[in-house]
Amino acid sequence: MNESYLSLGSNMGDRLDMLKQAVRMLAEHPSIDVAAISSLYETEPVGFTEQEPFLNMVVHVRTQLPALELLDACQEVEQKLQRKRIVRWGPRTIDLDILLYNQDNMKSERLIVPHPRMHERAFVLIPLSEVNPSLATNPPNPEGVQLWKTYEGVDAFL
Ligand SMILES: Nc1nc2nc(S)n(CCO)c2c(=O)[nH]1
Repeated sequence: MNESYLSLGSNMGDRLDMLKQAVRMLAEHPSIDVAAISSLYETEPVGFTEQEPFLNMVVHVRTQLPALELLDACQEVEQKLQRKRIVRWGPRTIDLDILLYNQDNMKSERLIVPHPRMHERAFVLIPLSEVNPSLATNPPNPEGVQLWKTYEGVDAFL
């Protein structure tokens, strides 16, 4: 069984519903078990800053899928939720990034794990440390990440 941590974000449309639908699709995948979710955080956009705030969360999954097939599943969720990548760093209905896959280090055209920008992103590090305290670090610019809502487990969220 493989352990992976995914970062989910949305800043277009009904952000909460987008995140719920994405987690539901992951949980319904026959080879993915959603083991835990973080709280949801309202976060200031980084990178392309002239856009709406995001709702972000981190999901801990257990999966039999190899990393690239987990990536396929994440990209399928993005497509099903009509991810509109208008501007590369701009607004999106939903974004799923693989942060960690076991303790693996991999670099390919399609996937770099650990995620190359995760250590500079408080919107990733703060929810990640919630679902795995052993991964806690001092995130840069934590002021841009505000706790929005905490759910008592995956079922309470879905
Ligand atoms: N706060 C925040 N800023 C972001 N900039 C980009 S790009 N993204 C998409 C994730 O790569 C985000 C995000 O999810 N949250």
